Amino acid sequence: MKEIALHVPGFPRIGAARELKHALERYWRDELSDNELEQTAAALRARHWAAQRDAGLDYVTVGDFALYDHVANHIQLLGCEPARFSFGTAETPLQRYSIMARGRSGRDECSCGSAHAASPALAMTKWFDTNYHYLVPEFDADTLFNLSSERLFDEVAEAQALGHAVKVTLLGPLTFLWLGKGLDDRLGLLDRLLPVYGEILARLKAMGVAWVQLDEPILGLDLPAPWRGAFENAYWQLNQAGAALLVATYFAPLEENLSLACRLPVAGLHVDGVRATHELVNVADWLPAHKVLSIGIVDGRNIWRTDLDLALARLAPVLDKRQGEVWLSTSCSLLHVPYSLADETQLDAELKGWLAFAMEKLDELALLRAAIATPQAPAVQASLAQARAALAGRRASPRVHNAAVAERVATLPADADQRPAPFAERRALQQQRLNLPAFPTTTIGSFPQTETIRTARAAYRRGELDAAAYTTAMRAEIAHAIGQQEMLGLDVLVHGEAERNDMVEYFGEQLAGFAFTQNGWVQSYGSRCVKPPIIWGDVSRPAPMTVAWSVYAQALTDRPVKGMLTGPVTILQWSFVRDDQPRSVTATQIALAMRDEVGDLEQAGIAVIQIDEPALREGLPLRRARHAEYLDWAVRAFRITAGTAGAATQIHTHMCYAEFNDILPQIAALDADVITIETSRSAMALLDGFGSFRYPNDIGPGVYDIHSPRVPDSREIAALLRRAQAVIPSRQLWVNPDCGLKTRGWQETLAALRAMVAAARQLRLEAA
Ligand SMILES: CN1c2c(nc(N)[nH]c2=O)NC[C@@H]1CNc1ccc(C(=O)N[C@@H](CCC(=O)N[C@@H](CCC(=O)N[C@@H](CCC(=O)O)C(=O)O)C(=O)O)C(=O)O)cc1
Ligand SMILES: N[C@@H](CCS)C(=O)O
Ligand SMILES: [Zn+2]
Repeated sequence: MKEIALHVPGFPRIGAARELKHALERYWRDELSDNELEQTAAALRARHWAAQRDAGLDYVTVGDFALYDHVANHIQLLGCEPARFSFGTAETPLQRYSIMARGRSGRDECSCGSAHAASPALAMTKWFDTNYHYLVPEFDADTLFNLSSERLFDEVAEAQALGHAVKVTLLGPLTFLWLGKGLDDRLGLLDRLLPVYGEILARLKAMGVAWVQLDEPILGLDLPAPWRGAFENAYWQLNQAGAALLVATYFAPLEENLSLACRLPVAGLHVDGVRATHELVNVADWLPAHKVLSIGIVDGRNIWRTDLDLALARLAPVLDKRQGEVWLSTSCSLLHVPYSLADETQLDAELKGWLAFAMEKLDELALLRAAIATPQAPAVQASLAQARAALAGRRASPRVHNAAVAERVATLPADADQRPAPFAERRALQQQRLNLPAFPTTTIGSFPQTETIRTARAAYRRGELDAAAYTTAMRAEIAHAIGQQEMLGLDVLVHGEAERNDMVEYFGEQLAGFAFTQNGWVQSYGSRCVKPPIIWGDVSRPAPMTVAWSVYAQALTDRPVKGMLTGPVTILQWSFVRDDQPRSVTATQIALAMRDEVGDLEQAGIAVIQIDEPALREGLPLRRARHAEYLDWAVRAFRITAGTAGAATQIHTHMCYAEFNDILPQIAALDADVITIETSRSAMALLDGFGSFRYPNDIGPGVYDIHSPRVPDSREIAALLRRAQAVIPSRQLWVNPDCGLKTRGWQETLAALRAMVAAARQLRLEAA
């Protein structure tokens, strides 16, 4: 072994030109065969492995690729596809995988010739504190595990045939069980699961795989004692199976789990050297000398160029303790950053010099190793000098600071986060103004982002459509959306967000202090990607951003049209953020910019304004001890944004994709007049928490899953609403989908909304 080996916990899978996205979507439209999809996937893997080898990494990582989601891959590998899908022998593994990810409509005829019952997709939720969503494994007391997929072994063979030294990555058994749902005693399944892991490890060893990385990010959480207690024995069993095991932790410090992680009977430990820098020396002390220590010293969660001098200084005592033998890596999988800066032709040159995407991070690893091994080499010196100059430029850049913004934050009145009246008074004034029926119906904001809309925007971007023609095209879409909503009989309308490429990027493009990329795509779920903007400087709002669109939409109808904004915490969370000031300060700056937008919408006569905060929960630090501090500033940022609204203006907020029950007091403290939440994939289970907490304001539990093409019927929706009524007083209930409809087509959207409005009418009749 070399003294310093290089690897990454995982690599982006979507492709430099989002080849996987395009292939998957063609496959779902039946334009691509199974074989063609698999060929695209294999070509991507080959390219990604070559990139790792060419950058000088000692191992390429196999097992990080997935056609939809890596947790879903494990569900198939471990043979625990939920029984509710009633899979038969006629479906191929790929068909079963697609059905688990996207659901099955009751009307679908399967290739076995019979019509199956409708099966909603697996639930999807946030991967720790990231904007990546995984498919949630479902367990029950009868769940059994079997080695049931050849995919991983085929991929290993593929990489070996290309001549690569392979390190396989798998989710560790404890993290896999932890991430699932349906059974409280998931730990009770461990004894059934471990033999299957044993079989996999033995197969990998027989194939000549030297290292298997088992990801156990739950070691960075506050784990219940039985879970902590299960690690040692589980890994003792797995360690007998064959290939050398590297347990990987990331996203958080290990804290009380540090000695446990170091003691595990495995060959190596990977730690997050960015979020847990302060633990590095401790880990180096505790980890027995014969074990490999892999240090994730390059940030896998952000896009700033690494401060190599600082990284080297942090590594120095560790290298000292480990006699120069460590592995260097990124803190976590590079899944969470864009592929490469190479295609960013329009980024400001100075700013571009401050950044490193996945490909550049591979080079940073190679440079760090060279800087340790041959510090005096002229090429190393030159590269370090160039990196230093870019960083020094960033630190000294006057562009980053805006004195007016700093002054506004510093002199913000203490009551800037207070609405002018308590909820009960506001509710009465708003009802007087809006005159809404019981169980008011609304949607979450976006309507289908059709090919026509995307083509018009692409033409506008390329300069083939001028601003006036683009505005006309988007207004036509807005008019269409308003017309359809009136026809459906919805009560509170939306303009449909046709003009927005994305709910965060759209604002990032208009706010000062933000940059946006041409190709900085990051997978969000399945084939869906986002292009997080980059916050590099103090944030301000040069001009109104949404007012003209909302005013246009409101002029088309007598019904209220919701102004639609993204909240400060979500803009912060779904952007790449500054690392040179606390997140709380950046959040307050964004809040002030969005507050100005709320004020302008209100001035323009918009009576209902929604401030989306789907990422509020996701931003929660992984460790409970840090929750209060985060929630304090995050809630205040929302309240500053909303605080300018008069009592008769109805403020909505919206949240999705997360468990909210642990932050209910803080959600209530947002004091939004109405909150709409995603609940349908969990069959309203999420709502129970709101009920027992006696959530004080109005609430719209999502009544159908917008991620699935399956159209619900009105009886199903009415049944969900009755479940909601059992825990929330009827007068507080709104009726809406789980989330925005931008990923759906118009036909299915109209059918689903028709069913939703019919269900609301049914409930009104029942209540009369
Ligand atoms: C609500 N969600 C969001 C999250 N994070 C965000 N930042 N934004 C979100 O909305 N996190 C949680 C969830 C995740 N859900 C989704 C849902 C849907 C998408 C999605 O649809 N993504 C699109 C990309 C959106 C976009 O930027 N569209 C651009 C078009 C970009 C494009 O593909 N251009 C083409 C050229 C097109 C042409 O020539 O016709 C190109 O550049 O090649 C736009 O509308 O202008 C997706 O397709 O994946 C994401 C997260
Ligand atoms: N208003 C947004 C919220 C998504 S979380 C939408 O409807 O797409
Ligand atoms: Zn949502």
